[in-house]
Amino acid sequence: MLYPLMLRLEGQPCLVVGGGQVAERKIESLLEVGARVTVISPEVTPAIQEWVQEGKLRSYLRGYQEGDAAGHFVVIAATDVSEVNEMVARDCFQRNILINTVDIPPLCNFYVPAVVRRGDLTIAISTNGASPAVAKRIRKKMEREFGEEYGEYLQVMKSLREQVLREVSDPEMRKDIFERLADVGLLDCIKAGDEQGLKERIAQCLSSS
Ligand SMILES: C[C@@]1(CC(=O)O)c2cc3[nH]c(cc4nc(cc5[nH]c(cc(n2)[C@H]1CCC(=O)O)[C@@](C)(CC(=O)O)[C@@H]5CCC(=O)O)C(CC(=O)O)=C4CCC(=O)O)c(CCC(=O)O)c3CC(=O)O
Ligand SMILES: NC(=O)C1=CN([C@@H]2O[C@H](COP(=O)(O)OP(=O)(O)OC[C@H]3O[C@@H](n4cnc5c(N)ncnc54)[C@H](O)[C@@H]3O)[C@@H](O)[C@H]2O)C=CC1
Repeated sequence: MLYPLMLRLEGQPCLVVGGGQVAERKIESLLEVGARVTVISPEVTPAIQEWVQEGKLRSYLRGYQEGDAAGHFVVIAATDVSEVNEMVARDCFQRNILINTVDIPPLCNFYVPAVVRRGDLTIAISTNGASPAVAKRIRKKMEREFGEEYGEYLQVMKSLREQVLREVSDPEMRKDIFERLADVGLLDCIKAGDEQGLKERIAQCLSSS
C-alpha cells in the first residue's frame, strides 16, 4: 500500500532521464509546480526542446552516466531502455533520492498519480499501479464532477478561514463555524453567480457563533 503525500517542489532540483512522450508529460507536471528541472537525453521531443529554449529547464543532450542522479531531490527514469532506467534507479536507491522508474514499478519509491486541479483543490488518483488507464478514466470523471467553480469556492473559504482565525479565539467555536461554512451551500451560490445569497449565508454562519 502507498502513503499519499503532497510534495512542495518549488525550486527543488529534479532530474528527468529520457526525453520522449512519457518524459514530456512528467516534465510538464514538474514545471507546473515550479521545480528546477534538468533533462538528460540524447534526443528530446519538440515540446521539451521549446521549454529548453524558453529557459524553463536545463538539458544535457547525451546518455545518462552513472552518478548523474546525485544531488537531485526527485528523479524520473523515463528512457525506453530498461537497463538505463535500472542504473538510474540504483543510483537513487543508494542515495535515498525519490525515484520514479516509468517502466519498472518495483524500482519506484513513488508513483505519479492522475491529477485534477481547481485552484487550491488537488485531487490525486492512484490505482497502486494496477491500471493507469483506469486512473486516467477516473480523472476525467472527476473533472466533470468538480467544475472550475471550486477554484473560486476555495478562495472564498480560505479568506473566511483567515478571518475567523483572526477574530474568533475559541478553537471549538472556530471549528463549529468552519463546519457550518462548509455545509451551508456556498458552492451552489458561487456556481449560480448568486452574490447576494452568498453574502447572506456567510453572514448567517458568522453571526450564529
Ligand atoms: C506505476 C506508474 C509509475 C509512474 O509512471 O508513476 C505507471 C506505470 C506504467 N504506466 C504504463 C502505461 C500507461 N500509463 C498511462 C498514463 C499514466 N500513467 C500514470 C502513472 C503511472 N504509470 C504510475 C501508476 C499510477 C497509478 O497508481 O495508477 C499517470 C496516472 C500519471 C502520469 O504519468 O503523469 C498517467 C495518466 C495521467 C492522466 O491522464 O491523468 C497510460 C495511458 C495513456 O498514456 O494515455 C498507459 C497505457 C495504458 C495502461 O497501461 O494502462 C506502463 C506500461 C507501459 C507498457 O505498456 O509497457 C507502466 C509500467 C508498468 O505498469 O509496468
Ligand atoms: N509510467 C508511465 O506513465 C508510462 C510508461 N511507459 C514506459 O515508458 C518508456 C518510455 O516511453 P516513451 O517516452 O513513449 O518512449 P520514447 O521512445 O518516446 O522516448 C525514450 C527517450 O529515452 C531517451 N533515451 C534513450 N537512451 C537514453 C539514455 N541512455 N540516457 C538518456 N536518455 C535516453 C531517448 O532519447 C528518448 O528521448 C517505455 O519504455 C514504456 O515502457 C509508457 C507509457 C506510460
